[in-house]
Amino acid sequence: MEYYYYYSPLSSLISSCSNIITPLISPYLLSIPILALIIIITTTNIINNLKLKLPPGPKPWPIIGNLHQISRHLPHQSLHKLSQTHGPLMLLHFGSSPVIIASSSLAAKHFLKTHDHIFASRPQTAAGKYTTYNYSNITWAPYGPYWRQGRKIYLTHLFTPKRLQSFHHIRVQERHAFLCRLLEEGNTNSKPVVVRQHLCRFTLSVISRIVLGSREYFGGGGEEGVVGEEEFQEMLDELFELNGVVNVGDWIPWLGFLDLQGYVKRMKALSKRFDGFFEHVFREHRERRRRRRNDGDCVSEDMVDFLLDLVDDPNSLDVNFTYDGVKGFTQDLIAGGTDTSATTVEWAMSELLKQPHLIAKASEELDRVIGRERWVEESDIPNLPYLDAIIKETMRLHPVAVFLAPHLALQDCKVQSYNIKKGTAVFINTWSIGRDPSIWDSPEEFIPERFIGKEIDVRGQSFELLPFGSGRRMCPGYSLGLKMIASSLANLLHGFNWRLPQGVKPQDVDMEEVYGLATVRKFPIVALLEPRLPLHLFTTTTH
Ligand code: HEM
Repeated sequence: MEYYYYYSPLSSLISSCSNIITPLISPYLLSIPILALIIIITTTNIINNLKLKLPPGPKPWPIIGNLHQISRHLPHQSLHKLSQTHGPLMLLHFGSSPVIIASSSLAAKHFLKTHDHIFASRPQTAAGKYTTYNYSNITWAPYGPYWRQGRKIYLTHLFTPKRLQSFHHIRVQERHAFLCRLLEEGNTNSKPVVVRQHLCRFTLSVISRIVLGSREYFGGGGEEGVVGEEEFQEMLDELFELNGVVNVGDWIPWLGFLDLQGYVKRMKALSKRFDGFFEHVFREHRERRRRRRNDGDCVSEDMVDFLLDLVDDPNSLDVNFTYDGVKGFTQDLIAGGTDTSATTVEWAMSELLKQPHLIAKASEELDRVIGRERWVEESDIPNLPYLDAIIKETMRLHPVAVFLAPHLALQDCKVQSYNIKKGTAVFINTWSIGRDPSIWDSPEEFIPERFIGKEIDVRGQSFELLPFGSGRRMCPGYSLGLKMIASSLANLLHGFNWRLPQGVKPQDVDMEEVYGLATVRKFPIVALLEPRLPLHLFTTTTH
């Protein structure tokens, strides 16, 4: 049996017209005839979309969406509000594409566990096409042999505990340099420091040494493909923004060629910049590898070396792997590992600075377990339950990915009595799940104690807390991410006393977000610091 549901046709028509037209107003649309044509075509499309086929289910699907409604600057918050009225499973239509928004832990469990094999693909978007070498990375690759092979490379070669341990000295050295830089800037000038700047430099240094073998690639200068650190950070920010945007052409394909919001143009320009950078990195790697081979040394040193070895030996793999694949993977590794960890630690520091008694509690734990004569090591982390609770609470209230990367139904499927069609995109709203009052007491408040003595984990087994997702597409870099977050946050709290700048009250700290693939603070947190540990610890070089 088929149900038909008409969603307030007249008001919807009027509002949808204005809603869809508004984002079209861009510098590219100054031509009145084109605008008129678009209005006619758009109106026709809306009329067609008014009559929507509903799948049989216990109650009519709340079909509420249009593209503009969710493309406002904070879609996770708008959709959170809508889900409070319409329920945790909503079917929307972005243009002609069906999209499901799942806002409860139960719904997340259905998509990521019970029916994981069906929802394991990704929608094809302009971001995947233009910024990741035509879906050659892992994040945007559709489910299939190429993705499976890539995932295996990640899990069995790049992220094994042994491999991660072999990079331990890099994390220690870069963390020490990061803490010394903070002291130098904050203590010498007695001025507030912009915590994010330091965190991003730290995470980029670690990841670039692990993946590229060196941080010298960010030396700047005139050589082709060489970029400065700030420029590279800006490229990463642009990558995150463009991978998170609601691009009209993705959902209304026949409007794609117009690139009404100008995103595709930006994606192509960004891709060119990354490509120049990777070409430079690969040139240097090839040259170094040639020299090493001449010396009879065949050991790959960093992740790029390892990936280039795979391209050079096609028999080692079942599915064709090209230089574009190496570029896509390298980009995945750098982007996945930098902003994500830095953003989480910045949110944690922001929440803690608003409640200094929580900093005191964390410091008390650090003094008791570590003492004041040394830094916190990664091996200490399991002995710091309050620190662990702070990290979980931060990930609950401020998940970096407020929506998991979109999933796509590979075939028709029934979820919680609703029929879902093949090709439907699924967005899991982790931001909303983290604020669900049926799971969390006082959900808007930052209370790390709620996790003490609880079994809730962040590694994809507890569906009420999914900062890394779960199932087949779960983040493969989670253990590296957790190591960087825990050890940097622990040492920020252990190494320094922190307070807000003069005259700034806790209630003045603005917690506004900027939506993107990683949802960051609108205003970077700034704070005053002074050393808590003896000064010689800031100078002694580490192993
Ligand atoms: C705080 C740190 C991190 C967070 C919060 C995070 C979060 C996520 C999330 C939410 C997803 C999507 C899961 C889904 O689609 O269901 C994801 C996927 C991914 N992450 Fe991470 N991540 C982090 C660190 C890292 C690191 C360090 C790397 C690599 C160096 C990495 C590489 C990736 C890749 C390649 C994917 C795509 C997986 C796939 O589609 O199969 N991430 N991450």
